[in-house]
Amino acid sequence: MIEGEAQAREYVGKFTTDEGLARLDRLAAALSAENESQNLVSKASLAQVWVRHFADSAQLLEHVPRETHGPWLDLGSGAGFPGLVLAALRPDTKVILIESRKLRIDWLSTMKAELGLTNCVIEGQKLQNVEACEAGIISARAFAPLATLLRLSARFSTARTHWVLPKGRSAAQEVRELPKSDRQMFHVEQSLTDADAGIVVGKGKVREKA
Ligand SMILES: C[S@@+](CC[C@H](N)C(=O)[O-])C[C@H]1O[C@@H](n2cnc3c(N)ncnc32)[C@H](O)[C@@H]1O
Repeated sequence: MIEGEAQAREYVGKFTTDEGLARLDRLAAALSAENESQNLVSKASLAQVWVRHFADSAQLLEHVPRETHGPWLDLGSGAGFPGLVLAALRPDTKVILIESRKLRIDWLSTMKAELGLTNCVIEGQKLQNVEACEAGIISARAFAPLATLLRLSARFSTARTHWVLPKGRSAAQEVRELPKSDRQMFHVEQSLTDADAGIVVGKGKVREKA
């Protein structure tokens, strides 16, 4: 388990260079300033930004291959977790952040420019209105109940799509409640940042109707 800010920063460092870590330091400072005017993340989590947001996002890289077929889609990116962090850690992967709220779209656009993330695309609209594409990876943290999330994003999935869905304490229960055809595609991995949390991991095409 990753405990403490220093350990979390060291863990994230496994996936990037000193320059990448410096980018995330800039993101941490900007997040703290922006959180004064919009509620991007809980105030308590700012004191543990490396554990709660950066390492929590980076750990998804443990569950996906280096090469994927198609872009990484992050649904309901909010303040940029996990999508913005992953775009910073994988400059060679196209990462599409889908977010519908205006202030958050503005924040993501500003940070994309400030961090120089040319691999990052911001789809500032509801997921339901985003033009379908074949995703290599789909992630979503605190976006929607698992069954709803799968139905809403099914049209972006193919047999080669990897799913990495941080789900907190409800991960195993949400997988158990899926229709059988979906259930067999997914399993739960332990989160490295929270002993009580799980990450729903899977691969394959989900049907639009259960
Ligand atoms: C609880 S927040 C989580 C944000 C971020 N993923 C995180 O874990 O910090 C959910 C986000 O999803 C966005 N959202 C909700 N429904 C959406 C939809 N249908 N299309 C796009 N974004 C949506 C909300 O605006 C919000 O920013």
